[in-house]
Amino acid sequence: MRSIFARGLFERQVAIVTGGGSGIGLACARELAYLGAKVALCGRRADKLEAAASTLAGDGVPGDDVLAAPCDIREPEQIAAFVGQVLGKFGRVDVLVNNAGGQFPSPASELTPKGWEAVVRNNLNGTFFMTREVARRAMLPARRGRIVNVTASVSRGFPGMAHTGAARAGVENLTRSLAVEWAALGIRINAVAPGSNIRSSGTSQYGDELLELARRATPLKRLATPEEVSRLIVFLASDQNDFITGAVYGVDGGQPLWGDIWSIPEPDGAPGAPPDVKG
Ligand SMILES: CCCCC/C=C/C(=O)SCCNC(=O)CCNC(=O)[C@H](O)C(C)(C)COP(=O)(O)OP(=O)(O)OC[C@H]1O[C@@H](n2cnc3c(N)ncnc32)[C@H](O)[C@@H]1OP(=O)(O)O
Ligand SMILES: NC(=O)C1=CN([C@@H]2O[C@H](COP(=O)(O)OP(=O)(O)OC[C@H]3O[C@@H](n4cnc5c(N)ncnc54)[C@H](OP(=O)(O)O)[C@@H]3O)[C@@H](O)[C@H]2O)C=CC1
Repeated sequence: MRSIFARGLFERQVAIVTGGGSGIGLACARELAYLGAKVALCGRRADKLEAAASTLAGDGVPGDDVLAAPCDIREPEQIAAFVGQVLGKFGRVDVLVNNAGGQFPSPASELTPKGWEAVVRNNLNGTFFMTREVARRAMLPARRGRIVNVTASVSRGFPGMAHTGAARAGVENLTRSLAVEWAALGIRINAVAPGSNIRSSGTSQYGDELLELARRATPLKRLATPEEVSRLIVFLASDQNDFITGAVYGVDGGQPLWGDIWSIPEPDGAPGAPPDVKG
C-alpha cells in the first residue's frame, strides 16, 4: 500500500466508505486506513465485504480498526442500523465517502417505473439518506465533518443510461445545496466524478469492448486506476483543504471535452430527421 499523503493524516479519525467492498471504494478504504483512519465499509454482499476486510488485514490494518457490515443504501432502516453500528464501535464519524452506486444500461424509452426507481434509489436517494443519517447523528452534533460524493462524469448527459445520469446530476446539485446549508456548521461536502474510463470491478461488468471505446474517446488515451480516483477523494476528505466546499471535480482524462464514448443511432425517417443529402 502506498499513498502520496503523509502517514498519520487521518489518525484518530473515523471514515465510512459506502461500496467499500470493491473498486474505487476499496481503494479509498485502503488509503484512508493506511493514513491512520479507522474505516467502516458497507455494501450489499457480505462475501465482498469479507474479502475487503481480508485485504485490509493483509495491508497490516488492525482488525479492531475495521468494521465491514452489509447495508443496502436504498433502505433507510438499514442505513440507520449501519450508522448505529459504526457509532457503537468507533463513537464518531469524521469522513463519509458516498461511493456506492451503479445502474444498468437501457434505452430511456424502455425504462419501466421499477427500473427507473431502482437506479434513482441506488444513486440519489441512498446518497441523501446516508448523508442525512451521518450528519444528524455524528457530524452536526460535533460541528465537524467532511463528505465526498462519488458521481459520474456525464455532464453532457448519459444516453443509454439516462436514469443514472439524472440521479448523478441530482447528487451534484445536492452537494452544492448541502455545502451552503452546512458551511457554518463545520461540514464540508464535495463530489468527485470519475469518467467511464476507470478500469475497475465496476466497469469490468460492462465488458472490454465498451472500455476500449471509452479509452479511445479519452484525450489522454488510457484508462485510469481506482487509486487515481481515490487520491482525490482522500484529499477532499482530509483537513488539508479547508477552503473547498460544494465543488465537483472530474477524474476523467479530459473525456467530456471531446468526442463520444458511443455514437448515437442514425435517424430513421423520424420527425426532425435531416433531409437525405444524396437525394
Ligand atoms: C464502459 C462503460 C462504463 C459506464 C460507467 C459507469 C460505471 C459504473 O457505474 S461502475 C459500477 C458498476 N456496477 C453496476 O453498474 C451494477 C450496479 N447495478 C445494480 O446493482 C442493479 O442493477 C441495480 C441496483 C441498479 C438494480 O438492481 P435491483 O434493484 O436488484 O433490480 P431488480 O432486479 O429489483 O429490478 C428492478 C427493475 O429494474 C430493471 N432492471 C434491473 N436490471 C436490469 C437490467 N440489467 N436490464 C434492464 N432492466 C433492468 C427492471 O425493470 C426491473 O424490474 P422488473 O422488470 O420488474 O424485474
Ligand atoms: N469505474 C468507473 O469508470 C466509474 C464508476 N462510477 C461510480 O463510482 C462508484 C464506484 O464504482 P466502481 O468501484 O467502479 O464499481 P464497483 O461496482 O466495484 O463498486 C460499487 C460498489 O457499490 C456497492 N453498492 C452498489 N449498490 C449498493 C447499494 N444499494 N447499497 C450498498 N452498496 C452498494 C457495491 O457492492 P455490493 O454489490 O456488495 O452492493 C460495490 O462495492 C459507483 O458509484 C460507480 O457508479 C462512475 C463513473 C465511472
